[in-house]
Amino acid sequence: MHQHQHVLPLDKKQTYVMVQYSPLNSGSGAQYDSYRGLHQFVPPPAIVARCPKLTRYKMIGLLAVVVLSLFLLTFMAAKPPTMGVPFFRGDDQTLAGRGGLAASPMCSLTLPEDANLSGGVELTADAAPGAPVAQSPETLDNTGTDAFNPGQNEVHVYPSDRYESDSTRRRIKRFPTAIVIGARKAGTRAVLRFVDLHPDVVTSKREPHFFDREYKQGLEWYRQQMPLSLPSQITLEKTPNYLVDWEVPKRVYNFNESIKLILIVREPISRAVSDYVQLRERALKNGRYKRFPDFESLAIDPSTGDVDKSYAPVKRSLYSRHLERWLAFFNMSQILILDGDNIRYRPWEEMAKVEKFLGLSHQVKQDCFVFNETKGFFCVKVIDRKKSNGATVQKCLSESKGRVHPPIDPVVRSKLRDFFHPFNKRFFYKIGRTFDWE
Ligand SMILES: Nc1ncnc2c1ncn2[C@@H]1O[C@H](COP(=O)(O)OS(=O)(=O)O)[C@@H](OP(=O)(O)O)[C@H]1O
Repeated sequence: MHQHQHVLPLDKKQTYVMVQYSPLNSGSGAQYDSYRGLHQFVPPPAIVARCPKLTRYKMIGLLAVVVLSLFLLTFMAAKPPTMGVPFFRGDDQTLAGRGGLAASPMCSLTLPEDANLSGGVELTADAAPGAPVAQSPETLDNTGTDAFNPGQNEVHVYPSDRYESDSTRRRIKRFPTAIVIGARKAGTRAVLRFVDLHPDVVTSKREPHFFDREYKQGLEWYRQQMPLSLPSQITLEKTPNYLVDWEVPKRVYNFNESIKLILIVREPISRAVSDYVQLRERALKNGRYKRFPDFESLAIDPSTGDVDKSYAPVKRSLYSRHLERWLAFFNMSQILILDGDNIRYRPWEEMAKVEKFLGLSHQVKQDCFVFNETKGFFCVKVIDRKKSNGATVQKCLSESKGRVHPPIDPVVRSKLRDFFHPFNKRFFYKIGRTFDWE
């Protein structure tokens, strides 16, 4: 068959391709490229003349620009958090932070799919706070399973996740942006559990004790103690011993001088008794004592008949002393003071203060709580996602929270009241508010 040869310019670099075609096939169509040894679509000379610049390389270049732009846009949309520096997103109303958990408009509490609810108490979705409820509440102590923690089963941590967007739903461990520093037995666990209900908050399950006991382990160890979080979530931890340890304020300051601190205080005598009850329980459990001394015999120095201020449960209630050491490093504006007694009776009021202090949206409202008559404390309502009807279960703190206190000799009580009075006054002066503490 008779054939013609044409040379057609195909790109800017003047690469010429020899195209063979027969007169019968002189229009556009698939033809043999002798240069590349391939059959390819070659437009007729007329088309090439009209679109001389639309070459294969140009197309590839254009595609690359589009892909690069899309990548840059995605990258800029993601907010890379800064390690160790407060990272607040209080304006974020999205509830996607719980790994896609559905949010109830009245209270955004939903259990993760794998939460073990056996023995939980089923409530109707609209059970009124304060209404009597059934027994056997689930417990949520630091020793138990943290059914609220959405990331508890996630084990993969990708260093590059710091640069991922929320939509990837990947989580990493981040330093806390706020620490509950105490006081011991003032309601620190309740506060941490309740604030953990907020979709933009994650909390450490255990007390890390980094700044007091584990400081030598280094910062990376500390970070590893934290739960996984999304860039939009803030991390909180609580270690009540931080309040009373002399070395801790300076260490925390060196870690992050703009960190937010939360101090929960409780009426000093009942806090001291609670402290005593815990120490007694532990000592009896350990078998160190067959009969543990009374609170009175420990709080009062038998040689003088005065309050023994070296007795740890008494010493830990000297809030002014402890706060002063923290104020040597931090401004009062960095420290939120919460009323531990009010956490027991109106927890939602204290939660609103926490949310405001942390720059969070107001989520943990009164309808998240239900009073448990048996326990004598507020528990939280969470939606049981295993049920489709929006039924809720209540989750209470463990039995170690809310122990029965022994009656205190009125004479000793009076001595303690007089003893604490000047310290309380000083504390009120420092914080610019008073408490109704006898
Ligand atoms: N909702 C709810 N449920 C249970 N307990 C509650 C609650 N709100 C406050 N409290 C009070 O918390 C007290 C324990 O305080 P802490 O969690 O700070 O104790 S600890 O320092 O972590 O051991 C604990 O002290 P005791 O009553 O002396 O045991 C409780 O009074």
